[in-house]
This record gives sequence, structure tokens and C-alpha cells, in this order.
Amino acid sequence: MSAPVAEPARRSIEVVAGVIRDARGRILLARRTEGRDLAGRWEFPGGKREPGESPEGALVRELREELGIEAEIGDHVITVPQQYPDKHLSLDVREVRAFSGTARGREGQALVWVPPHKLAAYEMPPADVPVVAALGQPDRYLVTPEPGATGVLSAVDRVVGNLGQIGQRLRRDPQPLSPAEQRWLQALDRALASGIRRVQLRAHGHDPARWPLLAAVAAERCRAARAEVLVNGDATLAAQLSVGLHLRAAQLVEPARRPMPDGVPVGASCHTLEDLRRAQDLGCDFAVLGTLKPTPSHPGEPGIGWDAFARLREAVSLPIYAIGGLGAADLPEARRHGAQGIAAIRAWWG
Ligand SMILES: Nc1nc2c([nH]c(=O)n2[C@@H]2O[C@H](COP(=O)(O)OP(=O)(O)OP(=O)(O)O)[C@@H](O)[C@H]2O)c(=O)[nH]1
Repeated sequence: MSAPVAEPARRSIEVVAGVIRDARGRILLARRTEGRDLAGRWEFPGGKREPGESPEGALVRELREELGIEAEIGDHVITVPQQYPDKHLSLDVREVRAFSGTARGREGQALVWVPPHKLAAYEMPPADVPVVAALGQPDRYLVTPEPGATGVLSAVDRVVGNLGQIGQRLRRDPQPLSPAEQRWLQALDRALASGIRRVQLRAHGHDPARWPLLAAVAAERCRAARAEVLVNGDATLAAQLSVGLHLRAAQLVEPARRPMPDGVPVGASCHTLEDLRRAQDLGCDFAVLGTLKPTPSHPGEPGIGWDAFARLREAVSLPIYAIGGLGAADLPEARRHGAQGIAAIRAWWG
């Protein structure tokens, strides 16, 4: 009997790439030349870090060698850990604050200047999917809390206490929002005013008969603020309101294909590698992964931590928000571990 063949260890490479913008705000992509891995795909110019080099130093050298420009390196955008069949990549992406010279493909590579909203139309390596999302999509994802005790429409209803009658009145009265629901909408307005641009409408525990109306009003406010909206778990409601759908982890096993048409956002809550793979196979636009840190909403759960987050993140190429006990102060660390940003109830709620 022959001895089992050990799987060859994947080599690790550290690559630094630059987001170079022209005066019109377009971003430079270079095409990988024949004979290299992923030949023909478009990428952000850059290359491998040499031993002893800083990320900034490596990027300045690569851009000089590849494009003939002298670059000034700016902010960190995201570092994406990514498993490829033959290697483990860490792709560290930086803004190029300024450069001198004219960019030319000095190694025979084609170049193209692309408006940011068109980046996703270019075929790029898997590690670049989270980079393109980091450049164009919100880094904060608000998940709404439940609106509180709202089974009370008025003092009369409280006395009657008959849900059937309340349901009938809801159908007649176009504005039956309770004080708690109105406070909830005001908090949503404050979150939108603070710059939140991606919202998951979720109200576990809220009266299901009242939720469609409240969600419709909330979706309208989000639209007015140009924020993207997804409703939690309910594809029918999402279609009625013409908004996106956020799948619960338990729902990932149900659909055989993407549950909404292309162009309508679909997100997914994930806890395991299997969830993430399923979300990716379904064509979800992004995932939410946690719980990252201990949080009062999940007592007794220690949180997976950033290293485990990065190990899961590298097995897929979806944009992924981290969730669980996180806030604005965690955004830089999230980006260093390949996260699109942070999903939260408390931290982003007005
Ligand atoms: N510069 C750059 N490299 C990227 C991007 N995305 C991405 O996956 N990569 C990967 O990072 C590695 C960059 O290595 P390289 O360009 O310096 O050298 P190479 O082709 O000889 O790579 P190799 O030695 O791994 O085969 C490649 O494996 C490439 O596929 C990107 O946006 N920019």
C-alpha cells in the first residue's frame, strides 16, 4: 500500500496594489499579460513585496517599474486575504494620493481608465471583488432593532385589546403608526442623516400584521436619503416594496438560485464557511459574518475574533461585513482583515 500523498503546502505571497485616479476620477486598471496566472484579467497595478520592504516602498517601486510613474502613497483601502488553488495571497490595497509622469504599460500590459461605477464590469481576480466593493459600497450596514411595544394604536385599542379589530382598523386607516413606531422612524431618520447608506429592515418580535406598513414607510425614507434597503427574510415583502432581500442563515439552504432578479440587492447572514460558500453560490452581493466579539444580544458566545474572520473570508470572494459588538472604532481593523465594514444595530442606530 502506498503512503498517502501529503497535499503540497500553499506558498504565501504578499502583494501591494494601488488605486490610481486621474483628474476625472477614473481608476487605472492593468491587464495581466499572457503566461502569468489569471492572464487576461484586469487588476490594480502593483506587485509582490520583497523581503525587508514596507508596503508603501514596495508599491512605489512596482508603480515605477510597471508604469513609469512616481507615486505618493495615501490611505489604506483594504487588505484581502485570499486562497488561490496554488497559493495564499494577502492583497494590500492603498490609495495613490498623487503621482508624477504618464502611466504607460512598460511590461506590455494594456491599461484602461475606468469610472468607479463601471469597475464591476471588468473581469478581475477573485481577491479584487472585495476591493471593488470597498471602493464603492458603504462600510456601515445598519440592521434595525425591533420598534418596541407597538401593539397599542391608541388608548381605545389598549382597552379593547383585540388584535382582530386592530387589524381591521389598520386596513381602513392609512396612518396608524403608534408612538413607538414613530420614534423608531425618527431614529431611522437620524441614522440616515449621519450618513448610513445601506439598511436592513428587520423587526423580530414586532407585530407581523403591522410590519409591512412600517417597512413601507421606512423604505420610502431610505430611498429619499439614497440609501439601499433590504428587508430581512421576506422575499414577498421585498418584491412588494421593490427593495432588496437579506437572507437569514437558515434560509440559505432553501433557494436553489438567487431569490431576487439581478440588480436587486441580496445579502446573507452567515456563521460558517458552508454558509459563506452557499451565499456566494447563490449570487448574493454581500454577506454578514459573526458574531465577532461578545455582545449582550448573544450572551455566552465568546465571538470568533478577527483572525478567524480572516480565515473564513479568504475561502470566498464575497464582500463581507463583520457583526457582533463592533462600532466605528473597529472599522480600520475590519478593513485590515478584509471586511467590507461593520454591520450593527446599536452602533449605527440613531
Ligand atoms: N497587482 C495585483 N495583483 C493581484 C491583484 N489581485 C490579485 O489576485 N493579484 C494577484 O497577486 C499576485 C501578484 O503577483 P505579481 O503580478 O507580482 O507576480 P506574478 O504574476 O509573477 O505572480 P506569481 O508569482 O504569484 O505567479 C498574482 O498572483 C495576482 O493574481 C491586483 O488587483 N493587483
